[in-house]
Amino acid sequence: MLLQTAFNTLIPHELRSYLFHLIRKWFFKPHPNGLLTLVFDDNSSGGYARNEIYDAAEAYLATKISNKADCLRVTKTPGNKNLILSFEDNEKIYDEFKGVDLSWRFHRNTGSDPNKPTPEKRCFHLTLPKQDKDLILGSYIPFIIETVKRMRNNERVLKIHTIDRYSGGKWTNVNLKHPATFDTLAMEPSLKEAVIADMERFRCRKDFYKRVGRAWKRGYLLYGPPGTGKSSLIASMANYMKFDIYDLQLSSISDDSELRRVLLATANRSILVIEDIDCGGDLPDRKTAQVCNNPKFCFRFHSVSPQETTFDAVFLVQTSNANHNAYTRKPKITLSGLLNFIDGLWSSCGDERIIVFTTNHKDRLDSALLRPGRMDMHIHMSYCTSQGLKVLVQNYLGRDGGTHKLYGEIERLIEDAQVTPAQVAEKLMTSDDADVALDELLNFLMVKGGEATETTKTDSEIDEECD
Ligand SMILES: Nc1ncnc2c1ncn2[C@@H]1O[C@H](COP(=O)(O)OP(=O)(O)OP(=O)(O)O)[C@@H](O)[C@H]1O
Ligand SMILES: [Mg+2]
Repeated sequence: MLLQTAFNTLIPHELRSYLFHLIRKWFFKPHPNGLLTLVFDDNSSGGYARNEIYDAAEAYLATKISNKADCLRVTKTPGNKNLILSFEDNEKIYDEFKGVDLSWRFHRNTGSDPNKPTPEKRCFHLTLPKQDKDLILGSYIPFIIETVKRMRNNERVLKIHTIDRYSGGKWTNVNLKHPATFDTLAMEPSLKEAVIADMERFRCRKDFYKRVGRAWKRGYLLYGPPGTGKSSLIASMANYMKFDIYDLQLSSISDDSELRRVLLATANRSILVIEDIDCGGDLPDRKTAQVCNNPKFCFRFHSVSPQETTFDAVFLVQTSNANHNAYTRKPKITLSGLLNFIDGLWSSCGDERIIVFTTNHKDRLDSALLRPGRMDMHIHMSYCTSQGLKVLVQNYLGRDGGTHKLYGEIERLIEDAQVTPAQVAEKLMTSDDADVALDELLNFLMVKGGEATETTKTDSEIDEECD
């Protein structure tokens, strides 16, 4: 006992470990069955979906970086307090699980030809004694996934992902620091409560969706004139649910297979947003050049035979700057490709997904998009109401408007004037002085109210505003 105490006191911990390591190495054959290497690529299924284990390993191993590391990448994103450390090619990281020594190695492959940039491939190699394979796959890997889940929940920084053509059509992301919340949103209180209740119900219904045989996803269609808060509502939903946003620009997708690839690469607990999904309306002839109010894309519905109806989408490319209407067609994604993802077989690839479409013209949407069960909730974002006004005055002037002498008159005019919350917000921002800001808003409403009584807005005027 004396010797042991002396040994422990006199020999430093590091030296003791090293001595034990040497003894083990010389007297015991460490891995009687040899070593096994497991490879975790950043993408699984041939590049379709993210590899959850790779993502988890990346976050987990970042906490295991030792002082012996030779080369590390250091990044810091705005809004993130901590530095993010990641690995450089060939970096080794050691870990230990239930007495088993494990070694990880990071590999990055950017292709050998600098003139031919290929999408970067990254992977981790995990080397372990063969006899511990079951322990590592059955306990260690789930332990890493759970640990990372806990870490992320504790310090969740929301991200907004978008497709960057320069990164090989892969999603890239930045932190989402949108300040919109349901509290700051000017919206009818009953509608607001209904949306929140719907999302809450969705969140806790994992078993319900399984029982009734449906994919665990929810679709929302937001429609209304520009500036009524559709994008703000999406940000509020993301902040409320703590879900990342995947902002998909359909115009950046070349065909259905690319659409499938990018949609499969979205993570669970996320909101997929497709903004301005307006229909171009029925177009008579597929071969002729098309004109569409939305120059990005347009869905068209055409009958192959009386029994069969198909949908397709055309991408409209402006051919000359001089002629705004001259668009040529180029095959793009099909509506069925998109709908299959929302509702069809592909929809089961993922859990806890929210899909949001927005449009300024609900009437232009194809009936296939509107049919029951596809978009679970249709949310009309309307012009500013007196309830909305109350929220905006509180947001922008930091006071209850009801106590101001001009408020009654403003409240009386607000609904008839048909102004958007964005317009009201703009007037309220003209001054920090409530007298000046409310006076500005009142004058604006009187002018608008006058216009509104002279002419009710025609469709083409609304189109003009939207475009
Ligand atoms: N309902 C609202 N509540 C609070 N603020 C709003 C609301 N609607 C609009 N705003 C303000 O107006 C700005 C524009 O709103 P937003 O982008 O959400 O409108 P939108 O309906 O998405 O418009 P678009 O159809 O042009 O995309 C927001 O940044 C916000 O400040
Ligand atoms: Mg918007």
